[in-house]
Amino acid sequence: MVDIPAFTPVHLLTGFLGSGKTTLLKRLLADPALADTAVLINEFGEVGLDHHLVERIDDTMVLLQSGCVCCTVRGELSDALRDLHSRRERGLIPPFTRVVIESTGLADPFPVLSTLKSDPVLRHHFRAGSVVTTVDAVNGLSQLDTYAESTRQAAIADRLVITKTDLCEDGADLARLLSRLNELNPDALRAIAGEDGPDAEILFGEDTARRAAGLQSPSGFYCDAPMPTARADGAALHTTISSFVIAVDEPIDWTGFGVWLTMLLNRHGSRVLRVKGILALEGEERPVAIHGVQHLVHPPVHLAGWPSVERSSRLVFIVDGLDVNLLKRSFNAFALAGSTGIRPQPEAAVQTRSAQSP
Ligand SMILES: Nc1nc2c(ncn2[C@@H]2O[C@H](COP(=O)(O)OP(=O)(O)OP(=O)(O)O)[C@@H](O)[C@H]2O)c(=O)[nH]1
Repeated sequence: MVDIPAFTPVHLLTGFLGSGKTTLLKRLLADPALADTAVLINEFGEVGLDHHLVERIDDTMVLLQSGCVCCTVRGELSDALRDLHSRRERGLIPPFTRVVIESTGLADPFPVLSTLKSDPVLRHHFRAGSVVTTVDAVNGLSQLDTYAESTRQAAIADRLVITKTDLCEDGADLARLLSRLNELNPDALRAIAGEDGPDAEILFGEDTARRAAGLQSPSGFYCDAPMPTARADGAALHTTISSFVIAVDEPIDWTGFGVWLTMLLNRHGSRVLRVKGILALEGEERPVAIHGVQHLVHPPVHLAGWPSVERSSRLVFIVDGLDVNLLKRSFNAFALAGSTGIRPQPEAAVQTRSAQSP
């Protein structure tokens, strides 16, 4: 029999665009330590829950092998939390004892946390838990320097998880990042993301487990106050950032697409905060997922199948100060022109650095 706490802790998994939140969550969702957890995410498709799935409760909610309930947030976060609470009260879902929210990469963590404090219903049933922030070892330093959202996410963290250290060629860059994080948030516990860790218990478990593991107790985490204390004020949120989707019905030529993306990132990589998508390639049965973060393009991944009935290519861009129409025109001119039937090969992640025009 699960004891439902009087105030259910709500943990926040945040981190700048493409910093590895979903990758971390995907690994954690298999961990039995996350049983009795309700996880709120933006889209099931992104995490690829098929291997963990036990039962689909409805369009927005699934039950996973680990025992946790996973829900997508459509609309307001407060509505999603109220819905979870109400279903738990009525015995419609397993009685979760903690909530983990994966925020979007541009989310300011403060409003998310203050929702718990200010909402007239939620404040009686939930409390703020830990804030876990992923920081990309390759792009993290420039993101902290440029984007207030990134600074806020790191400054408010109780746990800083450094991702992509395997792609860091220069140890000095990593040392600079760690030193910057230390200035911003000296109290947070740091962990390097890898196949084996950090585990769910360390990130979202109870404090006794952490103390037993000999870990320090970061300020703001164990206190009774419903909201962690902010440690740094960022500048106003950026207004030059925009996002858009390129959707294409006909199969895409991989070579043309590769040339276009490489040239785009060579020229404008620092302004392409995030590109991710699923591509239907000429001559390929299976879709290919691509991920890019500024100048870094991760190796393309062949997926086992399409996540939904939709079979067309979709590319989501989040850009800072780039002319969207120009970008779309160059996509039409380069990526959709010609076909050589060459397929993407798994290879090392590519960083584009020279300056050529798309
Ligand atoms: N080499 C390497 N790649 C990583 C690591 N963590 C994440 N990635 C890759 O980085 C890309 C982006 O990772 P995601 O987990 O989607 O990042 P995210 O923070 O959820 O992205 P958004 O939700 O779009 O902000 C993917 O291609 C991942 O495979 C890591 O530690 N090492």
